[in-house]
Amino acid sequence: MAYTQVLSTSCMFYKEDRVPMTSDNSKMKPPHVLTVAGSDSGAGAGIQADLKTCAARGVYCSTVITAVTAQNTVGVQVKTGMLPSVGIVSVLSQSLHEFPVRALVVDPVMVSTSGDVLAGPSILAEFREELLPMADIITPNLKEASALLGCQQLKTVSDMRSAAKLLHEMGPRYVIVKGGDLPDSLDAVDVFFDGQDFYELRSSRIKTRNTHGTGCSLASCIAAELAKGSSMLPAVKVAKRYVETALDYSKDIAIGNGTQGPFDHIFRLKSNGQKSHRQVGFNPSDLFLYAVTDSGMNEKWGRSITDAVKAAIEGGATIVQLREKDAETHKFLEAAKACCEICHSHGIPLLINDRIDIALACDADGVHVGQSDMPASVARTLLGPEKIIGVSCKTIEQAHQAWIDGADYIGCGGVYPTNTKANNLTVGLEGLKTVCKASKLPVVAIGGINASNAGSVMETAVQNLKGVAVVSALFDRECILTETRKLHAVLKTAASMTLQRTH
Ligand SMILES: Cc1ncc(COP(=O)(O)OP(=O)(O)O)c(N)n1
Ligand SMILES: Cc1ncsc1CCOP(=O)(O)O
Ligand SMILES: [Mg+2]
Repeated sequence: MAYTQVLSTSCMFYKEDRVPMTSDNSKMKPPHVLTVAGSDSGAGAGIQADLKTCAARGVYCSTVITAVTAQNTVGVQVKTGMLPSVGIVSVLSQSLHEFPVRALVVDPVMVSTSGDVLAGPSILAEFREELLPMADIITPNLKEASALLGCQQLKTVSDMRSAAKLLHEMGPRYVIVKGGDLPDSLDAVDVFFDGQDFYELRSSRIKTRNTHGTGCSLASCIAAELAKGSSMLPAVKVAKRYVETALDYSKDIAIGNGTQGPFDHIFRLKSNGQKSHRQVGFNPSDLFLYAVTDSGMNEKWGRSITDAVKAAIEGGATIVQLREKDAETHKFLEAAKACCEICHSHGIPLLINDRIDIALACDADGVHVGQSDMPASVARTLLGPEKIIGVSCKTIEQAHQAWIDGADYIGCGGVYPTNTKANNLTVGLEGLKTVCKASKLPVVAIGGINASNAGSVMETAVQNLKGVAVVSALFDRECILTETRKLHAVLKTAASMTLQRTH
């Protein structure tokens, strides 16, 4: 059995099987995480945080409890330890050798955000020698990083960079040193190191007492995203954004009396429950069959945007973008609102091309912007951390910038010549592959793609390529439903062939 696994001193996760690249949910095993963690009676951290985080991220979580703690919002009063003995760390390490796993996240829980020491120095050596070399990523906070390194307190971003590099030398493939406790910092800055490059991941510092369990939740969310098929950098960015949004949502709730309280992990399910069946947030597999509307084509065939969108969804579209270049604003907004309802009732995300104002006004799931549209960084500020942002990229540099700007995916093309977008440079399959390989974000291919060539695009099986975006092959046709079904079948065949080849 293939597993994705995440481990911290208090958590280990496994996922059974990689999620196949298909939109046919009935045949999918849900992504699965197993956490090996301590129980927090206050229910803000540990096993309880992991369960809630995974639930909020749409991932099934099962549990092994390594320690029972009695805590409340004033502090950890009695504790038996997270991985309370060298023996437990050693059993975990042996199990990991015996049952190799796909991904391992080690959250070296030693000092909680409330400052309580959760693991003694005796297990440090076991950590360094056994767990860290096996880890795909480790997620220490400032105190844990200095404990693992046996060094002085980390006080600056520059200290965090040095610590990340030294920790990387202990064996993990990636390191994120969390700077939430960094003094005198307006932003919450985390330093991510992949062995080559450093990235400073910044988010606004939310003023709240409700920060208990942020470390566990970040690690759980990284695990959940990995279980859904994400690669490491996007998983870390989604996790950071998830924690930031959850803190913001929960900043005023009052649970307990201490200086620190828990936050609400599953806020999404609540706001979602009232509005739609769709889980808020971005899932890269949504890019599988990306239908992009065109006002001119709808007019030509005498149909409304809403009818076009309904037909594409019925045929298997997994995400919809309204690209209504000629629409008058008032009419566009009305149509966008109606399409939002249709998409959400089917659990499909709706994005708006170019128009951030329309996306905000109809509460769409996000936007797609090109190189000459609103910069993605500004779009992110306007739309907030939860909305989906896609950016058109033809080059490695543009793809890198999109990642820095906080985009969720990139659209790369034209893969083939197209009549839909005037003067569009064709990058070809080779150009697509180059961008995909360099991208830290999931990619959707676009431009001249139809049922005859979509298989060749997907069978490149190049990393990060998640699907195809199509305009004319769906919407400049007599029957959108038939064409979408046809394309969906082609993509499914290509995906299962790729899956067979890679296993
Ligand atoms: C998924 C996707 N990829 C690329 C584009 C093109 O966006 P842009 O470069 O801004 O060009 P216009 O579509 O605005 O003409 C897209 N819309 N969707
Ligand atoms: C919007 C866009 N961006 C790059 S190519 C393209 C047009 C895609 O349309 P079609 O699928 O009809 O070729
Ligand atoms: Mg545009």
